[in-house]
Amino acid sequence: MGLTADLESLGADVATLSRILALQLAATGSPKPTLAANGAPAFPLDRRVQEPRLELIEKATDLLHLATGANDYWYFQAGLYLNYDASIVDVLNQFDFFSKVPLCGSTSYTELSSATALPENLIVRILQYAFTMRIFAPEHGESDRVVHTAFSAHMQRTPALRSWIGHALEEGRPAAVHLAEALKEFHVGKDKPVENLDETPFSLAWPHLKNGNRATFYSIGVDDPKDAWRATRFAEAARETMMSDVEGIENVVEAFHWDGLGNALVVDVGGGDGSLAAMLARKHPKLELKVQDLAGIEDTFKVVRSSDVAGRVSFEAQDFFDAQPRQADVFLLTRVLHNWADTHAVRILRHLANALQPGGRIIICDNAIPGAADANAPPLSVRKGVAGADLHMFTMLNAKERTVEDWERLVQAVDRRLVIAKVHLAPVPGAMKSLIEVKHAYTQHVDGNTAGV
Ligand SMILES: C[S@@+](CC[C@H](N)C(=O)[O-])C[C@H]1O[C@@H](n2cnc3c(N)ncnc32)[C@H](O)[C@@H]1O
Repeated sequence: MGLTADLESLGADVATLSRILALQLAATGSPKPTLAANGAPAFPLDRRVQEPRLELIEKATDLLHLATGANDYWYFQAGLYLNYDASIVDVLNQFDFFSKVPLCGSTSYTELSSATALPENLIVRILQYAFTMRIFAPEHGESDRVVHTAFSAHMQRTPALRSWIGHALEEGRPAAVHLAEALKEFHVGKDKPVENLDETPFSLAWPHLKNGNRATFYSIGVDDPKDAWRATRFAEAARETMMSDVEGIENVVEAFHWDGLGNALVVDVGGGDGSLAAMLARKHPKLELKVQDLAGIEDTFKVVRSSDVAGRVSFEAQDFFDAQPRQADVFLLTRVLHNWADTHAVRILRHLANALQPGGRIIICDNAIPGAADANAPPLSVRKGVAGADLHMFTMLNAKERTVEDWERLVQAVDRRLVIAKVHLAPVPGAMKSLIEVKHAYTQHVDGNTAGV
């Protein structure tokens, strides 16, 4: 951001970048974005498209700020829109407006009123606000009929995103409202953030447990089985978004030279339903994969069990806070450690380090955000995505996203003989996940005698 940027030069940059983006979309055979219901929901994860796109978002954000002005920003944006952008998306999702409007055609306010059992007057007012967010639109020429935009239509087509929004706005948002209160109650006067799972904004938002203790995110559905659907919904959202371009996991995991391992055992720790393990098995026929997760997750593994790679991918109930029973060539941790503050993450990693084969690797797939002073800071929207994920981790779990330096410190805290062999930063701008290869600097286990290699 240039503090001296002015209206005309930003406007000119936006025009130039829009032209470059359109040319690159044409060159890569990708459709041009449109707000119409049939508009493509995402851009290809291709550097030629993502670079101008991300720069355009940054310039357009500054332009929007200049055109808004500080006073309107604080009065309208902060004072009203921050609340009601979230509330209206929550209402549209909870009342499932997305499925009640046809993808081709329109629906009247009266029909939406009977489909949701809400007064028509409220339907109109909810949609008037949603229209300003480009979520649904009034049908051309008619004032009482509604059509989809590309944004609302995408929600109808993507149940996993409805699950993600359900989690974000029904569990995440009430917790986020308690962020300042949690800072006052648990953090003021401390040298570093507290790490206890029951001293989070979430714990302040959620009712106390039956035994009177504060709730944790992990007690959802365990303390009161009536809430188990929430945990299931969250797991579904995490699972379905795994292979999405936003995360970019498939690309970055391939940055490691799996075929160089030969016949090897890879343990996917906290591997969930096994979809990543199955993908690796398909691409690398010499690998045997074991998916370890909590016993309750085994049911979600059934798709892999009846798949073409079932012979090489199996499930094992294993709590990663217990000693690791397998001696693996690679322990893979995808989107696991960002859920855990350092003290807990060190315990998880120490069990794995103790069980590594000589020459083995722990491979961490997670965000590796640049430090504040990093000159190669990624574009605004990527920084905001990671900063938002970081605050979500803090709000729900007292956990965090880590910089490359944080990862180095964490690995050193496990054992000084563990080192980061390589960091594969997200290969395409716009993707979030990086790959961190951790190895033993010595051939023996961390608890045994060591010999330098
Ligand atoms: C965010 S999910 C990531 C799942 C998968 N690796 C992915 O990227 O989609 C975190 C995983 O850690 C698992 N998990 C949580 N606590 C665990 C524990 N104590 N032992 C083993 N797995 C655990 C969860 O069940 C879940 O599958």
